[in-house]
Amino acid sequence: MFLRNSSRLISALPSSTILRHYHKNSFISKMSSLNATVPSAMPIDNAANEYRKRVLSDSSNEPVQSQKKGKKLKLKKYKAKKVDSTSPLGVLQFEIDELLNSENLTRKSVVNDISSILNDKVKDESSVTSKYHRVVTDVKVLSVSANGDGLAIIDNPVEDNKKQVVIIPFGLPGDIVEIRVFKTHPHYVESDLLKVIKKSDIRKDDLIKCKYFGKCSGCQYQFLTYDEQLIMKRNTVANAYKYFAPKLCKEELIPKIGDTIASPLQYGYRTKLTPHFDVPRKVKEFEEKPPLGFGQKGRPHWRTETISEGGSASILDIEECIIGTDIINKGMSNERKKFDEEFTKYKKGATFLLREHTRVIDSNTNVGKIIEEEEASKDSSNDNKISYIELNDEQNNKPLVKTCVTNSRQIVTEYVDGYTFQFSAGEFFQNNNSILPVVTQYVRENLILPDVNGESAPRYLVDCYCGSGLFSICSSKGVDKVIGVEISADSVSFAIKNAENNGVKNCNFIVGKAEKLFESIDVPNDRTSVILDPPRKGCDELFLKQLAEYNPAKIVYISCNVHSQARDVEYFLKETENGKLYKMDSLRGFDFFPQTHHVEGVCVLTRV
Ligand SMILES: C[S@@+](CC[C@H](N)C(=O)[O-])C[C@H]1O[C@@H](n2cnc3c(N)ncnc32)[C@H](O)[C@@H]1O
Repeated sequence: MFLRNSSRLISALPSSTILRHYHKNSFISKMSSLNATVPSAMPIDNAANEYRKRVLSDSSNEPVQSQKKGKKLKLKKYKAKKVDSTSPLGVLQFEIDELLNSENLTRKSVVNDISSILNDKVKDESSVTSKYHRVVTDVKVLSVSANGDGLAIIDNPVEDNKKQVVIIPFGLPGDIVEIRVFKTHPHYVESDLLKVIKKSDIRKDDLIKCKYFGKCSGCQYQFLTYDEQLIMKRNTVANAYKYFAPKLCKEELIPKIGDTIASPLQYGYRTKLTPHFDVPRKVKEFEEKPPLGFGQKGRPHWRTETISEGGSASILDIEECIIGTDIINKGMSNERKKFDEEFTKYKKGATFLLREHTRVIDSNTNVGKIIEEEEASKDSSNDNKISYIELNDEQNNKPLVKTCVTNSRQIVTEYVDGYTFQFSAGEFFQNNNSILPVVTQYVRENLILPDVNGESAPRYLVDCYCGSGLFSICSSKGVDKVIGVEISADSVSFAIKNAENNGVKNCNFIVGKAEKLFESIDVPNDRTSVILDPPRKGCDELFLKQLAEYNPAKIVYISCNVHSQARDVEYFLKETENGKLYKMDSLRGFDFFPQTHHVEGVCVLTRV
């Protein structure tokens, strides 16, 4: 989260009092404390006493009878759920603290009386809940979270001299807005954006392309210029290291964060979408078709002209997703037609897989025949026609045919950087094909080890969390041997086939947890570079310790969660014996998901 005016000033990251505070509380210093608990409302007992007094003095209330019968009033207690500190909720707590610090406030000054709300039985306007959950106007948005939500401070409606932190989806720093607060948590409240009274300088509503924008949980940034989106993402990277790598920040070990690398396509890029529907618990049989699409983000009113689009249920009925590729949208339209006829057969909610499948064909290939064969090989429950699009691959001047696959076991193909990749549609593969050549080239260039005494020496590569071999294969030229390790046996079987199909002979792949690598590694550390591309939760401590012991010459760490990446990098550099021998060469974001808040962090470490 950042204050807009300071957003362009990031070079070396500052250490701040708030960072020291986190450190003191061992948020960061111990890997074992990574499962931070969102602090519960501190005054729960006071509030409970207040509540007791209030309800027991009101003769119209049920609890009074309990008292008459001598029964002790039992109050519901708030139980904070454990959250991973690098998850969106965990990060929010850091962002809230930073905002409070900048406004000279403390957590105590924004604590909400959760107990009163939990135990509120009165249903009219005098209820404490209705005091909390109200419309507030003239709210100035102060900052934006890594999740793309605006943050602001408003007055506490029940306790004088206290404030509240409010989350405002689709609020931008500098906006003056009207909101409806609808949910209360110990240290913040959630709201819907009702009206933008005065627009922030960066708000460009005329850029919005999608009628569901502002309601759908998929995109957060369509109203920003693309340059502004890239700046936002750079700030997310900066803040991630500020929150999760405070020692590195304090010792100024983090290089100037590079500009975020743009995606060549800013719309129509997503090669995978997963629309879903819910079956409400009490419904035994559908009377009408449930909405099929993506989650709704609150109940906003600020886009009056499109407010009814997609309906008002928690899942929006979405016909087209503007960030999806053309063929994915065709597939979505097919699945929706099928769902029109078949929704009564479902007893519970389901998610539909839509995955793009691309093939380069010869100019004299009969596309109709390929499609017929594909239809014949589909699973028997799926008898609708396959959609396809014919295109020309501009780079290679060859015709392409694209289809949309819905069966998670079906094999799909993607072309990246001159290589062909196949994988099961339901397994992991990156979702934005247009940026992949840019990323694979960047990774390849940053892995290169220098010659020794002016002479070329052997070079080795280890690809941890290698999936179906994307980085292994794209970086295989110019190295003597590649070892990939990956937990999914299915992905590894594709990695082996992909290497074979691309004529790549120097790759070996291991099935297992990343640390399995160290059981049999036979390449010299001094001549080995390592790629890390773990899932959102980041690397295990056990793995990082062994990586530090192995002590490779270079590491390129790619991550879809810059917060867990920052935590891991700090742990590696500061908390492991050999990690201290490394220097962070570069750090920057890659924009895999334009229009959304997501950013992929790429960090390069060199042994010094
Ligand atoms: C973000 S994906 C990266 C895949 C690959 N690098 C690519 O770009 O296609 C993370 C991969 O890590 C794998 N994975 C998850 N936990 C793992 C573990 N403990 N050890 C090894 N691989 C793991 C997942 O199956 C997934 O393929």
